[in-house]
Amino acid sequence: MSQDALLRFDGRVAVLQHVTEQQFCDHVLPARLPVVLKGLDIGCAPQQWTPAYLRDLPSSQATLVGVHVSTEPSGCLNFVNRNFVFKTMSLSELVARCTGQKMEPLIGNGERYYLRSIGANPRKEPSSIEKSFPDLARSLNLPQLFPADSEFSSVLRITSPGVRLWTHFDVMDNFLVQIRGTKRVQLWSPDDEENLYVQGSSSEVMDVDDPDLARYPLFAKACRWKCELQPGDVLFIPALWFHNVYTEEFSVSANVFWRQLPKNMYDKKDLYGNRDPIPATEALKAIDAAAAKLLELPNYYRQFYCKRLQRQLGSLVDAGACGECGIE
Ligand SMILES: O=C(O)CCC(=O)C(=O)O
Ligand SMILES: [Fe+2]
Repeated sequence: MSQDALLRFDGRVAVLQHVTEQQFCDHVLPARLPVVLKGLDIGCAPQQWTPAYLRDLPSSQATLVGVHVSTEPSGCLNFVNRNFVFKTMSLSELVARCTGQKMEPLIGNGERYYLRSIGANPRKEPSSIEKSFPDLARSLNLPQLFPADSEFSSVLRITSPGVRLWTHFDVMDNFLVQIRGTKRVQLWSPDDEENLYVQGSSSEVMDVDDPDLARYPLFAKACRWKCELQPGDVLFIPALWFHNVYTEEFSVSANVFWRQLPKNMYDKKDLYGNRDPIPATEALKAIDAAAAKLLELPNYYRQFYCKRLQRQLGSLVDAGACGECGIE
């Protein structure tokens, strides 16, 4: 397998069949590019987890889940403006609602639902499919292409048709495993951070298919990568890659986050895998302090020292990492 094949950018995420752990570690991981992996053994979940199976499983009636509920007509869940509320319901009810079973609305007409599972003890531990959904975990093999002790969390995601999850990045490497339904994923490299109007870990640009370029002109410069996930497909999303996910139909996915950095570099309070690593948090704080100090100087001196600081930081950036892709 050649790393060049992964690096050639044509707007489509590369697809690889039957990748072994060795190949993944030697070729895919170091390239830090998203890849769709096909032909991995993810268990019998794609065949078994029909809506009826998920809805009627006795444990689904007993398992409560916190669900994003939104009546946003476009279906775009928006973390910046929070156009959703959380409601608790059984897993059975969620599946029934997501698959169009007639039920009383919870907040209004045209509701859509999105489950992102959280820890059994949601303030203390990250999500674990094995702990919270043991019956389901038995028929799902999450890809073990990384050292077992670097696993951080596993997340169950259930979505009603027409939901779009806002563009965001996570700070852990990730396998997004598609189990039922098709998902359309768009991705942007960390090099495009400056073009994505990022607040925290989310982009302010909501409608990525018809962006408001008068408000977000730099978005036009960002290189977009695309892929479609079918049941059984696994998308490798490297840490810091922005992703936006659309589901046209009822969808069930799972994902597993794992650590690339030493454990002590991650924020201990991070249960979602999206807080900045500690050295980055400290560096950002130091920059805030540096900016406050430079403001003490009159403009003439400030300009001079700001440029020096800029150059110092710029010299840390690998000159070969970015580059024009010429697409979109
Ligand atoms: O598939 C989705 O709904 C979102 C996936 C995602 O954000 C992730 O796996 O980090
Ligand atoms: Fe994510």
